[in-house]
Amino acid sequence: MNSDLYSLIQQLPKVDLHVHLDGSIKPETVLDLANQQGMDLPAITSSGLLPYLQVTDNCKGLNDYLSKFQLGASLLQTEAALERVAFETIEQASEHNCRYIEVRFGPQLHRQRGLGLEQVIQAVINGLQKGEKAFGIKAQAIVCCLRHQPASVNLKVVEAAAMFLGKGVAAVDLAGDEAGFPAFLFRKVFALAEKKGLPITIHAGEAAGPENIREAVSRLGAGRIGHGISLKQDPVLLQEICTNKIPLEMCPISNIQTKAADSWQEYPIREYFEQGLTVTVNTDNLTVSNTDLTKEYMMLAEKLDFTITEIVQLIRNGVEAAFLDMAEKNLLKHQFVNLPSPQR
Ligand SMILES: O=c1[nH]cnc2c1ncn2[C@H]1C[C@H](O)[C@@H](CO)O1
Ligand SMILES: [Zn+2]
Repeated sequence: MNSDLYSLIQQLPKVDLHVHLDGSIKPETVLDLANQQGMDLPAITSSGLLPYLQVTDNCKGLNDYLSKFQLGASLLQTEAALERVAFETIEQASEHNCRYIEVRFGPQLHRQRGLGLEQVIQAVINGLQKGEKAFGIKAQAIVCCLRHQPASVNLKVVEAAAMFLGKGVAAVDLAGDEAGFPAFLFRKVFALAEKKGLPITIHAGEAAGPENIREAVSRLGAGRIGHGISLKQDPVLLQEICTNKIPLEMCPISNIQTKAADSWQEYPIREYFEQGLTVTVNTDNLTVSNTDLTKEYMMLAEKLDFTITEIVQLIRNGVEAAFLDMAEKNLLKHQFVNLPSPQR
C-alpha cells in the first residue's frame, strides 16, 4: 500500500452520507455490551467475534451480508447501548477526518426489550449530539424503513421519524432485502413520508435491477439513491438521474462484498463519475464491511486510478448531496474550501 497516499487521503476532510449504526458497532463494544447485559457471545475475544460481525470476500450476496447484523442488533436494545454506539460511530468517523455524517438505523429493530420507536430515535440522536460536541463533526440521523416488515410498522416508523425532523433526523430510507421486496410495495409508506415533508433516500439497484431505481425516483419521492449499481442497465434512466442531479450514495467496498458488482473492473463508479452523475462515496457499515472512509477512497485510487483531484470532486459531491438546508450547507462548505484542487 502507498502510505503517503493513505495519509493524504486520511487527512482530507470528508463526509459520510450512508453508514448504518447497527453495522458499525466496534467488536470491543460488542464484548463490553454483552458483558454488561449478561449476554452469551459465540466468542470471548474481539478477533474471535469477527466472523460473526464481518463478511469476508466469500460473501454470497446481500442476504448473506445482512446475516451479519443479528448479533449486534441483539445488544442494541437499550437507550444506553444505542447512545454509546451512535457516539462511537462519530468517534470512528473522526479518525478519518469526517466533518459531516448521516447515520442510519431501523428503529423497529431495537424494540426487543420494550423501547418505543421514539425512545430509540431519541437515544441515537443523543449519542450523535454528544459525538458532534466531542469531535466537532456535524451529525444527523436517517431513519430506515425495512423491506421485510409490514406497511403498518413502516408507517409508524415514518410517523415517528417525522416527529424528529429538524431535531436530529434528516431523512427516511428503505433498507433490507431488495430482491425479495421490490420498491413498488412501499408507495403508501413513502407517500406518508412525502406528506410529512421528510427527505427520502432509497436503497435501490444494489441487489436488483434499475426498475427499483426508477420506482424510487419517480414514485417514492427519493431525492437520493443508495448504491444505484444497476443504473447502467438503463441508459435513459441514467440520463434522467444525471439531469435531475439525484446523488448516488455509492459504498464501494460493500458493493463488491455484496456482489452488487462482480469485480472492481465491473464496478461502474468511474463510468458514472465521467458521465456527470453526482456520485458520492460512503462506507455503508464500518464493522460488517471492515471499512472506513480512507479505505474506500484508497480502493478507488488503487483499483480504478482515481486521482486526488477526482477524489476531491467526489468529496465535494458528498457535501453537495448532504440533507442540509442551504444555510447549513454553506457553513459546512467552509470546511472544504482549502481542499488541494482547483475548485469547479
Ligand atoms: O447495503 C445494504 N443494503 C440493504 N440493507 C442494508 C444494507 N446495509 C445495512 N442494511 C440493513 C441492515 C440493517 O439492520 C438495516 C438498518 O440499519 O439496514
Ligand atoms: Zn446501506
